[in-house]
Amino acid sequence: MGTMVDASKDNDWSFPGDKKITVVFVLGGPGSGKGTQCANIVKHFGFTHLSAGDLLRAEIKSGSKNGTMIQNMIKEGKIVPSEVTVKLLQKAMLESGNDKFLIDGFPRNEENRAAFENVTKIEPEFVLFFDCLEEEMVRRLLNRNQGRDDDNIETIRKRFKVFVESSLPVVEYYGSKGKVRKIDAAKPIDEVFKSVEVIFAPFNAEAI
Ligand SMILES: Nc1ncnc2c1ncn2[C@@H]1O[C@H](COP(=O)(O)OP(=O)(O)O)[C@@H](O)[C@H]1O
Ligand SMILES: Nc1ccn([C@@H]2O[C@H](COP(=O)(O)OP(=O)(O)O)[C@@H](O)[C@H]2O)c(=O)n1
Ligand SMILES: [Mg+2]
Repeated sequence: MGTMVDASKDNDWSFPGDKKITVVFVLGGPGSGKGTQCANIVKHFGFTHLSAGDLLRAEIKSGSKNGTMIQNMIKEGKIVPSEVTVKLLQKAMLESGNDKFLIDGFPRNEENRAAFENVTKIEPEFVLFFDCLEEEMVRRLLNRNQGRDDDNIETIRKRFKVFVESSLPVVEYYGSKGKVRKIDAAKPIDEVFKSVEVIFAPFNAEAI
């Protein structure tokens, strides 16, 4: 086996050389600004940004056997089975060659959380949580203009329901472990980043 990694096998996954891996989960409602702020964090703090939603959309485009299933679930605002998403994340982590990751839009439910933990044995350093009023998030999604199938008011309503029922409990779980760093995400982009920077400052100090 050596350093070869078979991502299809549970409970037998580690980085070559057993590097210390730093993972930050980036959570928040649809439109709270996760992707926008992750792009900024990457520029300043040397993390690799992995958006679970982007990986799933790429999987649809690649013509994978799961493509139609993923497409239908995204259109309905439902959460794709963890088996699929965790595999995509593992593959992207290994291919990046980095050891610091922002995992955006994941874990979105208890099943996501448990599957990632069981397979990778990685505990997040902390959870960056973008807190924003639903009204503002809806406004942003309706103006996002990325041609996404799920940025229509009907699907947006379904995504918010899933967020409240399935994703917020995951934030609460990490909150009970003292791992949530909550950000007021309703402010303008540069102001939100000022709050984010404070939280990531220790990672710059490490690099010096
Ligand atoms: N703080 C902000 N204020 C206003 N608009 C924002 C802010 N952050 C992001 N946006 C815009 O809102 C939309 C959703 O942002 P995005 O980063 O894609 O959110 P998420 O990944 O959480 O769904 C995008 O069009 C983005 O440009
Ligand atoms: N962990 C995840 C993340 C996203 N998804 C799917 O992908 C959709 C879009 O996720 P996203 O993170 O790109 O959406 P935003 O919160 O960025 O608007 C979700 O509504 C789910 O259907 C999923 O099934 N599991
Ligand atoms: Mg996003």
